Amino acid sequence: MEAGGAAHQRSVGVLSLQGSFNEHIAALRRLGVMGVEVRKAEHLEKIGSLIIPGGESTTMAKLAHYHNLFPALREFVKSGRPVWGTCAGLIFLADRAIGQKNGGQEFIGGLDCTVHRNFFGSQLQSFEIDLLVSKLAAKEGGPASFRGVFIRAPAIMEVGPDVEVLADYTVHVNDSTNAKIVTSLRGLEDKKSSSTQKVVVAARQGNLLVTAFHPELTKDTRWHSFFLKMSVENNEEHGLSISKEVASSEVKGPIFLPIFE
Ligand SMILES: NC(=O)CC[C@H](N)C(=O)O
Repeated sequence: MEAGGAAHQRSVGVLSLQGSFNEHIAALRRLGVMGVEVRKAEHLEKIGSLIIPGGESTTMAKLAHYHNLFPALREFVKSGRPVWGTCAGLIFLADRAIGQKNGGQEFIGGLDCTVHRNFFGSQLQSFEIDLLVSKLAAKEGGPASFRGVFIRAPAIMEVGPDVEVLADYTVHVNDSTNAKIVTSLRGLEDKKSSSTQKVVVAARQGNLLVTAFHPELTKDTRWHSFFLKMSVENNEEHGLSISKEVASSEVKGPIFLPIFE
């Protein structure tokens, strides 16, 4: 049976192989929408849009490969249904990647950009920062800034002409090592001897949305609301509506998770 119980509805799916899928489902729930866990190719047939969460992209890619999900995921992107990749999900959606593990990783692609894995350094160099998100605020209201939670995060080094940049971030670089970049983020190094570099941390190309940070770990639901609007618009183009909340007894797993304030 269709999630939501009606053939004219299409739910929002969340790739639930690994990483912060529960947190995305909880954020959707706060907006009154039930996210559907996607683990198999056939689950993609029932959904109108998909969130690919953060986690560990090599592990996630191995699991997706094991479940033979890549052909169906590529087909999903090609079909034009909205897909939002956060952090590791961004890496999945990039056409080109640097900083990959030896032997490379299998990805989905679709977004004309080059992503740098672990650009900001190791897990220990994770950080939070207020990002300027004027375009998001213009559509969703609220402050012009958004608290970006970066966990061993990637960054987009260059984008193609059809990609709209929704947030960027300027880092000071005096060395090609990531450790120096993170030091500069914390304002600890001699800025005079460094040059600056702008990297992209949120972008959109058609129905593909990517963020290098983790909105699902904050209580600010504007990125989820922005993606839901993309999902609703796409559903409407196909004469479909979005599945709303179902009875809580049908919702499996932890839903109300702690979030960082
Ligand atoms: N928080 C994240 O999703 C981190 C992604 C991680 N750097 C990777 O390459 O998979």
